[in-house]
Amino acid sequence: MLADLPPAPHRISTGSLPGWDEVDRLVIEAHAYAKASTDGEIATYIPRLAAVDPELFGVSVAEVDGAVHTAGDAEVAFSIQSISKAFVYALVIERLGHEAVRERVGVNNTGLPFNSVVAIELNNGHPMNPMVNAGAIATTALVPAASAEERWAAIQDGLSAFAGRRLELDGEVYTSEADTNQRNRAIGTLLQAYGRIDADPLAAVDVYTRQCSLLVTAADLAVMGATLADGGVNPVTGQRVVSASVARDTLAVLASTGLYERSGEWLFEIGLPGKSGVAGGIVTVSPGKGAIGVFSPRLDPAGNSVRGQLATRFLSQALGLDVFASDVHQHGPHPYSREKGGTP
Ligand SMILES: NC(=O)CC[C@H](N)C(=O)O
Repeated sequence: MLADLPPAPHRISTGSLPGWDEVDRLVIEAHAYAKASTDGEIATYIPRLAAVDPELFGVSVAEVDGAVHTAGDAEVAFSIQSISKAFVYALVIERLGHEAVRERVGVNNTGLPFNSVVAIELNNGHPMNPMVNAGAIATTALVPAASAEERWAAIQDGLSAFAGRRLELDGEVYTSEADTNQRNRAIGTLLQAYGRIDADPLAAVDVYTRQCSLLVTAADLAVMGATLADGGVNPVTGQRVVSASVARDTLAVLASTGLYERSGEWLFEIGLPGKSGVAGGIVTVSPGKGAIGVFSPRLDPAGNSVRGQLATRFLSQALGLDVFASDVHQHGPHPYSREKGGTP
């Protein structure tokens, strides 16, 4: 097992974005490019979400030096929904550590929709990963607190620190989901039946529902993501929110699970860790460089914003962010290269 070996030394690679003007121009261009699409459907299973204007569309990029670029409706608030899972997960690893959370919640993709009960049954009650509802409810229940109210306060404070401003609850979205979330309550209770959750599962589902109802903008998402890109320090406020290793762990999980059963397709097209939510937000992180926040309510069948994906793909390519892309090394062979014998 990987965990049985002592940690090996590692180096953190760096790189930089194009200049401010170029990033600004490309954010506006990405917005114009993706606006042409009217594909997808807004989420209606949470009744309040069905009332949103489907044309809303905002794009933002936040850089690790604190610069924030915006286009369109980047300052319009919407509920964070599943994107909260990424940041609550980071807060929990920060408190409990890499190993404990890996074991309790898991890091492997289920290949099934975010609210799947079958995935829990197929895996002997293991929630599998923190980006599906089962794993997210289990993660929320792990936030160290003496009561559900204290747990909620820790989450609201923690997510606000990622955003660099106080995030408030959308009471209507919360009530609308709380009245209709029988499925999430069933998931919480099923986890309890499997002994995978210690806290009161229905109280944990309630805190989870509140965290999903926090209001953010596309610009907030960009700053929250840029905090994960910046070794855990919010580049706008300068506040350390989580450690660099926690930021790294969170991004590794997002890379394989952030867009549910379409996570493979996302990584193939965009080449970056990201997390989507059913209100239409997506955050995408480029480690060491910055993050993209997008908002547009029309979704693909897995629940991911269609325009959001298009704008993010545009920016990943135009800003050179894809972590799998490389170019030929420009400086001729290394003096110890294989042709020269491979040794000094
Ligand atoms: N995919 C999502 O954004 C889902 C979040 C939503 N609150 C739910 O639990 O159903």
